[in-house]
Amino acid sequence: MSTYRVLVSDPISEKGVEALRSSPEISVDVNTGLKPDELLKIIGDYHGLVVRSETKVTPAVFAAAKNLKAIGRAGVGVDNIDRSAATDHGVVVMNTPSGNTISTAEHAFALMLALARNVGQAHTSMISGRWDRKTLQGVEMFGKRLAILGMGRIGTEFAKRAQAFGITVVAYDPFLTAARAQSLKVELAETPDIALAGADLVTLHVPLTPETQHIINADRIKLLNKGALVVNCARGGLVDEVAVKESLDAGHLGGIALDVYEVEPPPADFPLFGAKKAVFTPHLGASTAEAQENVGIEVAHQVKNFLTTGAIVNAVNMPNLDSRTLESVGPYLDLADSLGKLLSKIAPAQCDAIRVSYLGPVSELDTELITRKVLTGYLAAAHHEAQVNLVNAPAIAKAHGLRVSESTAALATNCTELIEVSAIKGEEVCTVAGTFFGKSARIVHIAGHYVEVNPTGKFLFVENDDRPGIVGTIGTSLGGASVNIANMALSRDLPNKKAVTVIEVDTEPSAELLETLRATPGIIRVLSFEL
Ligand SMILES: NC(=O)C1=CN([C@@H]2O[C@H](COP(=O)(O)OP(=O)(O)OC[C@H]3O[C@@H](n4cnc5c(N)ncnc54)[C@H](O)[C@@H]3O)[C@@H](O)[C@H]2O)C=CC1
Ligand SMILES: O=C(O)CCC(=O)C(=O)O
Repeated sequence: MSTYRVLVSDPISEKGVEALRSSPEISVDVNTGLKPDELLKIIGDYHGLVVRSETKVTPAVFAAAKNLKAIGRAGVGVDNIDRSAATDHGVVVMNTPSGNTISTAEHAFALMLALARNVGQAHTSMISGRWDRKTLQGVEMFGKRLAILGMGRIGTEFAKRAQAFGITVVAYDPFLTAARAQSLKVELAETPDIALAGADLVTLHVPLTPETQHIINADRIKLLNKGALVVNCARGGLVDEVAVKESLDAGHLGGIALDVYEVEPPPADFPLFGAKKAVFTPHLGASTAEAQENVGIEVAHQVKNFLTTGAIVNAVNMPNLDSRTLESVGPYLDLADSLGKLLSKIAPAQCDAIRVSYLGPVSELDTELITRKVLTGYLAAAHHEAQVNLVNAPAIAKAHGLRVSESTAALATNCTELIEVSAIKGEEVCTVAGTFFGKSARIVHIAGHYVEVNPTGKFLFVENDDRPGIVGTIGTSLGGASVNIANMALSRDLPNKKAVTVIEVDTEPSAELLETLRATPGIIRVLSFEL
C-alpha cells in the first residue's frame, strides 16, 4: 500500500510518470484535462500534484486539498498556481527552471526569423495558389539592434544566438550586473526605455508581475525604430495587445510574434489575428521532446524526493532544503522544534515577538530554515495551529501579529554553539536555549535557569522555593502515582532562593498527581508537557 498519492493533471513525459512510479511509496494517477469542478472533487485524495500550465490551482483547489503537500510545475512560470494560497495552506510549490530554456530560446528565435522573412504569410499565400515574391520581401537580422527585456536563462540563450547572427544586443534586467553584461558582450541598459530606444528587434523574457504587466505599451512602442519587430515568448500580459494593434495599423510597428496571450487560448475575435505582419503559435515555447523529457523527469524527482525524504529543490515559496542541506541542518531542525514547543509551554500567552539568536558554528547554516522550525513548534502549541509547517510558518506568525527576528554571532559564550529563542510580551522576555554535546542535542537554558535536558520526551517542569525537602516530596508523589523518573535536572537561583526542577518521566502524570504537586507547600508552578 503506497503512502502518498500523486495526481498528474497536465500531460508530462512518460519518463516523468515512470520516475514518479519508481517509488513504492508513491501511487500515481494521470488524469489530464479535468474541468475545475472535477479537480475540486478529487484533489482531497492527493498528497502531490504535478501540472504544466493548463491546470489552474486556485484558492478553491487549496481549500479542497486537505492532504496536499507539494505541487510540481513541469516548467518555469507558476502563474497558474495561486502562490500565496499555497503558502497559507503549507503546500510547497516547486518548478523546473532550466529544463526548457533552450527550447524556448530557440522557439523565440524561430518566431523572430519567421516574422522578419514572412514565413507564415508566405506559406498561407502559397497553399492558396499564389506565387507572391513582391509583397513578401523581408528584412535581414544582420546589423540590427535587439533589445532583450529579461536577461535570465532564456534571455541569455537568445542573446548568444542573436550575436551569432551579427545582431547588436542591448539588455535590460534589474539583476544584470555590469560585469555579467560585459562577459555576455551585451550593452547594459539602465531602464527598459533606454533598451528600447532605437531598437529594431525586441524579445521579452521576463516573468509576468505587476511591474512587467504591459512592459510593452503604446509609449514604449513609440521609442522603437519604425518597422521594429516584437516577439513575446514569455507571458501574455507583458504586451498591451491593443496598443500593438494600433501601432501596426498606423504603420509604426513592423510586426508582432506571439506564443503567449493575455487569455489562453485567445478568443476567435482576438484583434491581432487580423494583423498583416504577425506570427502566432499556441504556447509552444517548451513543446519539444527534449524539453518535456527534461522537465517531466526533473519535476517527478522533485515531488518524489519531497514526499519521501522532505528534500526541497527549486521551491518558489520557501527556501530550498536539498538532501545535503537536510543532512547538515536536520538535527538543528529537530532541536529548533523542541525549543519552539518548550517556549510555548513556559512563556506567557499572546506574545508579541519571537527572537532567535544563533551563536557559534550554527550561525553558518541556513538559519532561516531553523527559525521556521522554531515557529512551527511554537505556533502548533501556542496557537493550536495544527497545519503549521515550514512553508506557512512565517505567514501564520504574521497573521497572529507575531514579529519574528533573527540574529547571528560567530562565537557562543560557554557552549561551542547555541540556539537561543525568546518569546517577548511587552517588557517580559522568556528565553530557552539548546546546544549540541557532540552529536547529542540538549536544552541548556530554561527561563534563566541552566539545565541539561533531553530535547524530546515527557516532562514535568516544577518551579519551587529553594529549601530542603521539596525534591524529595516531588519524588515521593511521583513514586506514589507509579510515574517513573527517567532523568532529572535541578537549577537554583540563589539570590532569590528559587529553583526549577525539570523531570523527564516515562509516563504522562495524571491530572490528580499534578493537583497534588500544585498543592504542595513550596511549589510555585507545575507544568506537564511533551516535546
Ligand atoms: N512560452 C513558453 O512555453 C515558455 C515561457 N517561459 C517564460 O519565460 C520567462 C523567462 O523564463 P526564464 O528565462 O527561464 O526565467 P529567469 O527567471 O531565468 O529569467 C527571468 C529574468 O527576468 C528578470 N526580470 C524580472 N523582472 C524584470 C523586469 N521588471 N524587467 C526586466 N527583467 C526582469 C529577472 O531578473 C530574470 O533575470 C518566464 O516568464 C517563463 O514563464 C518559460 C519557458 C517556456
Ligand atoms: O508547459 C508548457 O508547455 C508551458 C511552459 C511555460 O510556459 C513555462 O515553463 O513557463
